Amino acid sequence: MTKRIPLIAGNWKMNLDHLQAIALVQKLSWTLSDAGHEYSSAEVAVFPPFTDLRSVQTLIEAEKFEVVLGAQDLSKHDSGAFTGEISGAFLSKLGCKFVLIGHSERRQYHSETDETVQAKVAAAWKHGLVPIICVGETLEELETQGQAAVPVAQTIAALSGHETLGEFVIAYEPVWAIGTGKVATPLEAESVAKAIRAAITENFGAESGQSRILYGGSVKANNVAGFLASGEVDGVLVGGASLDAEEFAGIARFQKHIVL
Ligand SMILES: O=C[C@H](O)COP(=O)(O)O
Repeated sequence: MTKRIPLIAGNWKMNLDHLQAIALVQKLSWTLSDAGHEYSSAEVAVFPPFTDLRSVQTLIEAEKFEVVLGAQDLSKHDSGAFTGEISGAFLSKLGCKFVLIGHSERRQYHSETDETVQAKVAAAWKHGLVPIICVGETLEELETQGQAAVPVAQTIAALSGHETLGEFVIAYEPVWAIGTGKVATPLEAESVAKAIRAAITENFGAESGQSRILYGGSVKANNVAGFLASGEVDGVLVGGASLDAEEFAGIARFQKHIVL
């Protein structure tokens, strides 16, 4: 019997400097602790900008907070003359567990392709990080190809070409639902998650098919329950609402074990 522990992930995007970052993590940890949050029942991770990671790591270690740290991106290269790039090795050393890869904002504004994503997934595994592979369709793709085709294809592309697969998480984020206030319905999220899981199982085996699949796109404390109620969605990737400690803690409150 496999348990998929829900993951509540907060992607801060390009918000908050390192001082604001430590204030938010402190408030979040206190709020979760006051609410009796059980981290073994729902992992809570934050993804601050690169410049905040060291300060947040120091705070988490000093205060023994159970909030987990992740990065928003990494380089496909290990080290060397790649100005502006950040190696997965540096992120591991800073205590990051997760790294977001292929977020639609990276695909859209930084021309990241499926090949880039695949190479970054390999780099994450090489440096002991768990990639959270972001997939999702634009409004145009939704209208022309339906909801599952693009996220399924992006998932297969990201996981293909590796000798063996390490641990990974898939975050299904319809691009039309990010930061827009438009939300996929729980049934839609469930059905796409199901299609992604079936494709992973078919292409990469039953064990990989047990990986966690998250939903993201305008998730708030008042709509998260619907997504987590389905047995297919194992957590959420939250943008805007993760910048507010109480709102994000409110999202994490909807924790549960999913027993398969
Ligand atoms: O990474 C998070 C997603 O882009 C969702 O952002 P949002 O919750 O602000 O819509």
